[in-house]
Amino acid sequence: MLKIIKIGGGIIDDELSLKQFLQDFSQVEGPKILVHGGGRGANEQLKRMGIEPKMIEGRRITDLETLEVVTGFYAGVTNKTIVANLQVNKVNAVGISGPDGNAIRGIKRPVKTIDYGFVGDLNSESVNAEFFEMLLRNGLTPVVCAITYDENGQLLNTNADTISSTLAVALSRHFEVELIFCFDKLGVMKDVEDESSLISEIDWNSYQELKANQIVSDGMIPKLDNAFNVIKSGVKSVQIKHASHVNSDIGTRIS
Ligand SMILES: Nc1ncnc2c1ncn2[C@@H]1O[C@H](COP(=O)(O)OP(=O)(O)O)[C@@H](O)[C@H]1O
Ligand SMILES: CC(=O)N[C@@H](CCC(=O)OP(=O)(O)O)C(=O)O
Repeated sequence: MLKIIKIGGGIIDDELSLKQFLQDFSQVEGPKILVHGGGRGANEQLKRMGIEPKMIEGRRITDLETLEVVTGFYAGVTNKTIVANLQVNKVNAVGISGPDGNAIRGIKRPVKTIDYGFVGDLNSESVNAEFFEMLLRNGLTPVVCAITYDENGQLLNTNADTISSTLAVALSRHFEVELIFCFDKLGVMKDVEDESSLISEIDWNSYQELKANQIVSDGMIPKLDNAFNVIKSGVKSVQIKHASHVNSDIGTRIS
């Protein structure tokens, strides 16, 4: 079983949570891939530089200046900090962005009503599965950031949930895959403020109801859309859970 685990900006932003998570991740048995975002930290970094972050439907409008900042933040300091901490925890991690080993090739999002700038979309051809297989079979743990590239060598900012989902589907032709989205809530909640309201399982029909009643909103909608696409495409299991429960059953299972 290959485990693909994604962590978001809420965990990365908090030094203690990240350190604790990386210790827990190092205990995950078998082949594994860590995909990380870092959107929250990128917002802070952009603001410090006098650039106002712009998001539409959970996707960042990425002009050239923003691309330079987020590339440095995701593929640079964040990715290398995670890899270094995993090495300390005896995991032989290797940092990967899209162009490294031609790991993930995207397509610049076409301009329709909104110009997202240098944002990458992925498709079923995007992942170099043989490259990941080679790393995993040699005992290495890929740590994948949110930067991809296109056929012209243009770097592209790509949502980290999309990267983990696309990787899970592509690698499910080579491994049995379990995808786990880790963040800073227990899972999908009936009420985000109430810890006792965890929804332990969601199927397509209950998701439609939760959306209609606005129980799920914001970043949770693209996350669940990704999760349902993945489960339909041959990935064995998809869960959404708190980063501290990466090795436990507590969380939301997609069915
Ligand atoms: N029903 C819900 N249960 C849990 N989180 C929800 C729900 N509805 C909306 N959210 C929001 O979705 C966010 C998770 O999406 P996002 O910020 O994209 O995640 P990530 O931390 O992985 O980047 C949560 O922080 C929460 O504010
Ligand atoms: C195009 C796009 O939106 N890219 C994301 C990539 C980072 C990400 O996905 O981070 P989280 O998982 O922490 O949200 C962004 O720049 O915010």
